[in-house]
Amino acid sequence: MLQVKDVVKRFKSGGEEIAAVDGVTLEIPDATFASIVGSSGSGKSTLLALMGALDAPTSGTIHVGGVDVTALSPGKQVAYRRSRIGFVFQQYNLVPNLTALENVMLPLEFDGVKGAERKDRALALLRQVGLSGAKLGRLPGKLSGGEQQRVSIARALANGPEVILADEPTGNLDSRNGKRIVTLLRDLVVAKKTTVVVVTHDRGVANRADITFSMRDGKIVHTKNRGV
Ligand SMILES: Nc1ncnc2c1ncn2[C@@H]1O[C@H](COP(=O)(O)OP(=O)(O)OP(=O)(O)O)[C@@H](O)[C@H]1O
Repeated sequence: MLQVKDVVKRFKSGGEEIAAVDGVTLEIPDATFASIVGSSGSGKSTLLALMGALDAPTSGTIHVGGVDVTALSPGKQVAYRRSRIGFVFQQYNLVPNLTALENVMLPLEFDGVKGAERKDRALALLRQVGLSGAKLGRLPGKLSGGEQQRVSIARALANGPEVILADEPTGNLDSRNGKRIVTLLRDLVVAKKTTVVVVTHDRGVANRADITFSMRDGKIVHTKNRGV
């Protein structure tokens, strides 16, 4: 269970203070595909970053599997992110001087997976997102946005995370590859009991979620539960 309780995140910019997340309370059961929708600037990415302990809330608590991630020491937060969370960032955040294949092998290396197995597993993950052949040997800068997005999704899956937090995972994909990614994420929810939280502008993605939270001005203004 992912539980967000009374969470507020304020940013100061240019002497002004804004509440990017303004008192959000929500629950996402295990093995759920959840989506967060809302207009630009409504606080979706900020909320996702808080769920992944990439940033600390101004107030409120976030529990993942019963652990208050906002109360962990910085060192424990790193360990939490590395072992339990798979991130798909809007800007991909791939390592620019590593090839597509090496980017996916990296978290496996951190996890102590040995050479040959590491490569096999990374290749299998990349195949799952529809990438193979010469593109795997290219640096991120030599791949299209959609290809980089798929590498970042393969990387997020590498450690078999309990929770996947994905910011616009289909934002740069054509409809065929977008559908492939959503199907892949849905399959993980069913087969591996992974919890997937997707920030999206894509109605097709939101419609396939078990729960959809709509945000406006930092608040959840509507929750649609498709009865999981
Ligand atoms: N580090 C920051 N410093 C100052 N303001 C910030 C910071 N990060 C986000 N904001 C502000 O917080 C609000 C919410 O931003 P956020 O990125 O969470 O929105 P979003 O719904 O994800 O938008 P988009 O759909 O455009 O990605 C915006 O007004 C944004 O300008």
